[in-house]
Amino acid sequence: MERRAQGRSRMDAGVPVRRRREMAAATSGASRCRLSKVGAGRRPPPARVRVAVRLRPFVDGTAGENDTPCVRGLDSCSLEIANWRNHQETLKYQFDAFYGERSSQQDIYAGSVQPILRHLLEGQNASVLAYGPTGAGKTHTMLGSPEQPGVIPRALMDLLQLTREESAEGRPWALSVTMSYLEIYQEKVLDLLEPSSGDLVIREDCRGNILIPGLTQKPITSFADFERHFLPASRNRTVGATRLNQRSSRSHAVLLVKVDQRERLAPFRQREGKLYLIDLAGSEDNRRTGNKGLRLKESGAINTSLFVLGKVVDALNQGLPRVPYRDSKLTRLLQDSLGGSAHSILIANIAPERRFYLDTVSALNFAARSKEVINRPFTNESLQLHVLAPIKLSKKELLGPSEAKRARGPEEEETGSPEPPAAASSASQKLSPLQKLSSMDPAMVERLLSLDRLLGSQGSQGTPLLSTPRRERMVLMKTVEAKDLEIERLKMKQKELEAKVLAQEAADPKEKENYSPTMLRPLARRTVTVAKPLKKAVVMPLQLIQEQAAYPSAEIHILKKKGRKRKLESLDASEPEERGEDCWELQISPELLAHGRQKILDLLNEGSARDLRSLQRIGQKKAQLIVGWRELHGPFSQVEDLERVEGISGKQMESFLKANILGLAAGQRCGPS
Ligand SMILES: Nc1ncnc2c1ncn2[C@@H]1O[C@H](COP(=O)(O)OP(=O)(O)OP(=O)(O)O)[C@@H](O)[C@H]1O
Repeated sequence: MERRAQGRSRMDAGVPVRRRREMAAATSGASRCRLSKVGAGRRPPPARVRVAVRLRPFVDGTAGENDTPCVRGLDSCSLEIANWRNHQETLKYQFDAFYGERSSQQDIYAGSVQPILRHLLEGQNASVLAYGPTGAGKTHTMLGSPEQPGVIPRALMDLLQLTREESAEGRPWALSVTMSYLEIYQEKVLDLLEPSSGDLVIREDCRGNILIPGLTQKPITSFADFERHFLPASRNRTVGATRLNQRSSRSHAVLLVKVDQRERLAPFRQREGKLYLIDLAGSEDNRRTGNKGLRLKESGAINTSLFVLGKVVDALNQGLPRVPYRDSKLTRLLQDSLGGSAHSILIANIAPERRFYLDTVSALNFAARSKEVINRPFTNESLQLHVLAPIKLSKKELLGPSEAKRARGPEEEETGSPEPPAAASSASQKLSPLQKLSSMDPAMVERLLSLDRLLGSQGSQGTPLLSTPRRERMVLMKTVEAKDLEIERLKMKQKELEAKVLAQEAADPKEKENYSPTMLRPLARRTVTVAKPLKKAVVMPLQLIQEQAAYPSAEIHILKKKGRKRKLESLDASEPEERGEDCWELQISPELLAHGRQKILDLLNEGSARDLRSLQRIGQKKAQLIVGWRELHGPFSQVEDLERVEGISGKQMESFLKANILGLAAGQRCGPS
């Protein structure tokens, strides 16, 4: 009788609905769209960890006389193994691929690894992990031999060829490849290219990328280059003889290949794709390996990290809030590959011998759990900051403090890496207005980029939009013009409204009684404590202004025009009453208005929550919102930015402006009343 131990239906039963939906989307390939860091607002599409199982053949001397394999392949995706609890049954497993004992190195590479390499050229990450018990063929699969090269040499050969083709003259991107090689030995991260470096630290930047500051990176342009660095470094890897494997890997070996891309034309995007090729150390049953002393200690570290790896996979599958990545160096490094941002493939190596039976079942169970893990690969793309001809604007003019901080790049900020990206380091010297792109709304950047591409596709000769300094200047000038017009419009509106208020008050005799004709009441109602106590704005009827021509410094005037007809609503709204009414018009010198705006801006940028509360229409809550926004986004560049504060509407911003601008302007200019 057969029993499907880890078949899809049984496994799905324990998977939460949300997760199953994600898995379905992953397998159907539905709604795949590329997401870049530039458009990081959207959620990247899922990609399930692919799992392949490779069965090693009996190797010389391992087969007993009547030895028959305990595992058997059923088809290209499934296999069965005897059930040790019930000899009448077999356990069946299904994976993305199954490679039997006759499969070649090329079969595994072409079937499971080659297809993910293209993602690197899209600026996405990919990982290949060889997993399995000691002696099951992990190193053979990853490294192979000169006669039967494994995944690593084949992938490097292809990748270098691909990058050469993509980088050829006339192609839009210039590509470069670098390699690093490390091992995790007894919980220490050791640089195999520079063994004297000692234990290195693993860090994570604010985007969730895993980094190892100080790890050697060698540029490689050909396979000969690769071999020149890789072969001596491989000899640095810790191997040792155990009873089960004469050359047993005592460490997890990680080859990291980075593909950097720089766009040759504007907008000069940059992409980085990382490929991890990982040969894990094998799990070991020390009763059978006969390990003692150092080997036993090594084995303990290996088994512990593999145990944490299992816990990580389980936590991801169960959707637990805490995934124990930090519990071992291995899992910390694999954070990208399991439940992270990489296209990952796990190759579980198993051995046919009966004495490996329990290890094999355990490896198959781990592999079956791993195939439920969902990753979310995205395109790691950014804009190159320094390539455009700098326009003579000071850094301060171009970037606010927070923007400047952001432009330095998260890696630099987080890790203090000794090798900061070239773009970031030179960016601080050469700055272009387009640096602001890096802090712009991602949707806007996308639109600019597509506009640029459109211009290119329409045969626009010569330099494209974003890199043409003249056009760039024109765009900037247009923006400035638009802003000026907006300011003018607001000024006019303010004048109108102020005049309206005054006219209404003038029309109401009761109101009139309450204030002296020379005082503008609404603004004098509240004392504003900025640097100096606020003085009251003085407004005068036209006659008074004429009489008092001796006051040349008065810059706010309310002109009273007589004899104009105005329609006012009577108390009884049904009978609008038309009567002759004095009409007031406000005149403020543009200079004074600008002063008022500047004072508000200063207060918004420098004032404490308490200072801000001294402004009209700003209460405790709004003051805190303003301070919070400022901390997050940096200083306000204009008063109208207030509208960008969550909780303050455009209308509120306008009324705030009206209520404050004149008062502050007057406070600046008028002497004590
Ligand atoms: N598919 C295969 N075909 C032929 N020989 C193989 C195959 N897989 C493994 N071998 C041989 O089996 C032996 C053990 O393989 P390997 O060293 O790759 O195991 P491993 O899983 O890396 O072990 P460890 O975890 O101890 O390092 C080697 O001699 C290797 O050449």
